[in-house]
Amino acid sequence: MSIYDTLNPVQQEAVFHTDGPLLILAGAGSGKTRVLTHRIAYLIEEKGVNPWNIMAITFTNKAADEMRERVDKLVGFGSESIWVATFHSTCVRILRRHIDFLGYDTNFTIYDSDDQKTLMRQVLKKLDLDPKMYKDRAMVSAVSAAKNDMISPEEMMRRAQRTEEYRQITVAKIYAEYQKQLKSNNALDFDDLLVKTVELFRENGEVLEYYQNRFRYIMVDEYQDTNTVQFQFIQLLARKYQNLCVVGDDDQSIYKFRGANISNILNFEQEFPDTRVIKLEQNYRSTQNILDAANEVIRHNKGRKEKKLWTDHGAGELVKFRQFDNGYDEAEAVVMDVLKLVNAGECSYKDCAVLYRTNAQSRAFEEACVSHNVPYRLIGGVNFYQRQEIKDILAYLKTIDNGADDLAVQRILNVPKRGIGQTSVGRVTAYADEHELSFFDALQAAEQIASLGKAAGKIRSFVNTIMVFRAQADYLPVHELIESVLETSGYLEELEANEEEEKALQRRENLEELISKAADYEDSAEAPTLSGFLEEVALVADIDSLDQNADRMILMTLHGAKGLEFPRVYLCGLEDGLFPSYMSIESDDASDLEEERRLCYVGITRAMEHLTLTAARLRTVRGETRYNMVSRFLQEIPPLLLDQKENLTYRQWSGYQDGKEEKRRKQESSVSSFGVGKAAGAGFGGSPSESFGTKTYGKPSPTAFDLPKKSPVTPASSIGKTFTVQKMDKLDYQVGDRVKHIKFGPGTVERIEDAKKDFEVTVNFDRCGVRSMFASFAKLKKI
Ligand SMILES: Nc1ncnc2c1ncn2[C@@H]1O[C@H](COP(=O)(O)OP(=O)(O)OP(=O)(O)O)[C@@H](O)[C@H]1O
Ligand SMILES: [Mg+2]
Repeated sequence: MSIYDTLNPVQQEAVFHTDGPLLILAGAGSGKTRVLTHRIAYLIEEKGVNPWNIMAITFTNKAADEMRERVDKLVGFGSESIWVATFHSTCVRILRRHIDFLGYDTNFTIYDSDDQKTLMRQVLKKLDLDPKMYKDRAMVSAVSAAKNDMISPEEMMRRAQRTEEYRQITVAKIYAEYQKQLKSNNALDFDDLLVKTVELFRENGEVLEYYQNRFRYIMVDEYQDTNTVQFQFIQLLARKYQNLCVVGDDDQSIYKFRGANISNILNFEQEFPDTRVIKLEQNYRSTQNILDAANEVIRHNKGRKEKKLWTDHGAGELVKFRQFDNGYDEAEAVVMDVLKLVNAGECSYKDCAVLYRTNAQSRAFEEACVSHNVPYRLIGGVNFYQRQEIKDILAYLKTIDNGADDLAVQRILNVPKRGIGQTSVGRVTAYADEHELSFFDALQAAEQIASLGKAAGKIRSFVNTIMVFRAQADYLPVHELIESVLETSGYLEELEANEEEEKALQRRENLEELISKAADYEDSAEAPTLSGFLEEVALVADIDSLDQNADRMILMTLHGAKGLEFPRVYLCGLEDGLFPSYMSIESDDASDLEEERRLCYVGITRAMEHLTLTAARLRTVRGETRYNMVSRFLQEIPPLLLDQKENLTYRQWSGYQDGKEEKRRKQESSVSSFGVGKAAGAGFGGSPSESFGTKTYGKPSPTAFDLPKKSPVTPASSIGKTFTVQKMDKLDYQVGDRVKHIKFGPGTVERIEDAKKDFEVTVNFDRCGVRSMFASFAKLKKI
């Protein structure tokens, strides 16, 4: 039996159609991605295509890895030379070789969204604009939208002048200045990566032809979410050979806010006139009930291509629906449900995914996981690389690697504190502007800036420190360079002196994690370099840290869940105002609500066997507590598909502690528009009669929080590569001894445990009770 026999006839047709443009349009779980991987195998094995000539574009690095892995299993050899990557990393690789044609240096820096905002604030200041009128975030979005639509600053200015609107003209000026600054920092933002590649292709026929010849077979997954500039990129590359296969589902287009352009699907056939269109109709992922629920919801969108999707998996169990008093109860119940199922041996943690609309919702789930000791992995949220200490050290590395990145240099100039203030920074900046120097070059000329006075000496010593690191960078591997930076710069010392014990510990753990990431990079890269490491870091979206093999429950936003599948899905926060969002409900543009509905469709269709929908009656968003109706999307699912039918119940309400019960009770009764009988009934166990009021959830037990030894971000591979926590060979105190801690004062040692990397010591402090800590941090003194 060949691998192609595992495909249905329509999927086979798509796999065997190798030459000429091909558009596969099909609903969720119909095997689009599977077709792509088999198609790659077929090209290599049956058509003798050189793997080197194949390019597959995926939406995330994670998806790229997975695709490579799957292809690896299908083809015996050569899969490593297939170019499987995201749009962004593809463009970086191209630009690193050729961007000098556009007047940039090939060791350019990539700015993330935080850097963009910082730069934008500088631009607004330089143009003397009121930051209240021109908000940095809004301006970054405006620039990004323009770039995604391939509108240059000049073009934006022309359009603005035609409207004669002052604000639009100002925005165009901001855009132009922002680009100018990026260029003088030798930096590109994420959108630039694509824009500059397209520019390069357009301006340099030779480069374009080289890549056209190289990528004779191009495949794009999640095509519905490509934006204009991405479409241009593909279109240019595929123009010569026309061997382009794109797969997508218009019902899963969820990135309009990033410029995703649904007309790319419609334009495809115009752009490539001989396109073969294939539709897949059998869903292999979900049960019939789950699929029906998804279809019923998406049916409410107008102007979509009607699709038939069926499965032979059988009806499966009904979709569960539960409503809770508030977000904490919701999280608590979901986590308890998972725990119960895992303990009963019905599934493992990694089979369960909690999906939500906004990152802010993750906190309650995290807390519940922590307090019940449920291992979890949070995808999205505060990205590891967005953490302060990580950004600081990366800024050091960038400065060492490429002094042209002004933002990086400014970030660390006074970190740790060197007594160099904002006034000095302003003077150096002015000097840099005047002499058209980078900020770092101006620092090097500090002695010539008379106004600096004494600060010049401090700046000199900073520059010297960087120079020493630069020399080290020539012979030290990246992870050792990081260690050196931490120690020599005084960063670690300051961290310990200023931060609270627990915070410092957490930060050190994160830094350790960065060191292990660098070591991992060195192990896996062919020719590891500092620039290479920084590049990899810049491209890693958080979704990429999702390691399917680790047994942890998954917490992620709906956007992050695209393309993935899980046996059990909890789709949470199904409330009008949260999902769909207020913005989309109140928007004049009906398509905003439709985009939310597509997101709901994406969420439902991630589930293979079990789907649970949850909602809270009270939800606190950004400090404001609101009383929300059950999501209209939930109401679009026919009751017969839900386990609670018309008798949907929620927990009995027992009042509030703030004396506003009456008012809220009244509001509460208005929820019955959903046909919800206000019966008693409850959580997943369905135990009736439980009744309670709002709870205040304090910080979970300190040991669970304070001791991240089972930290979800520390992979086993980091053990042995650590340096910050140096295990003491022996402790000069033992259980029962009285010891003193610099912050917590005197206490009695209750327990000492060997925690591999370090000793974990539990002390009962006279002033603040029991705390556990790592011995090497705690620096306890016997008294
Ligand atoms: N012919 C088939 N036989 C058995 N299993 C299949 C077949 N086709 C697809 N599958 C399985 O169905 C599931 C969904 O497939 P896949 O992820 O490729 O769908 P998709 O169309 O890309 O979904 P999405 O729209 O969510 O990205 C996978 O587990 C896949 O292995
Ligand atoms: Mg897919």
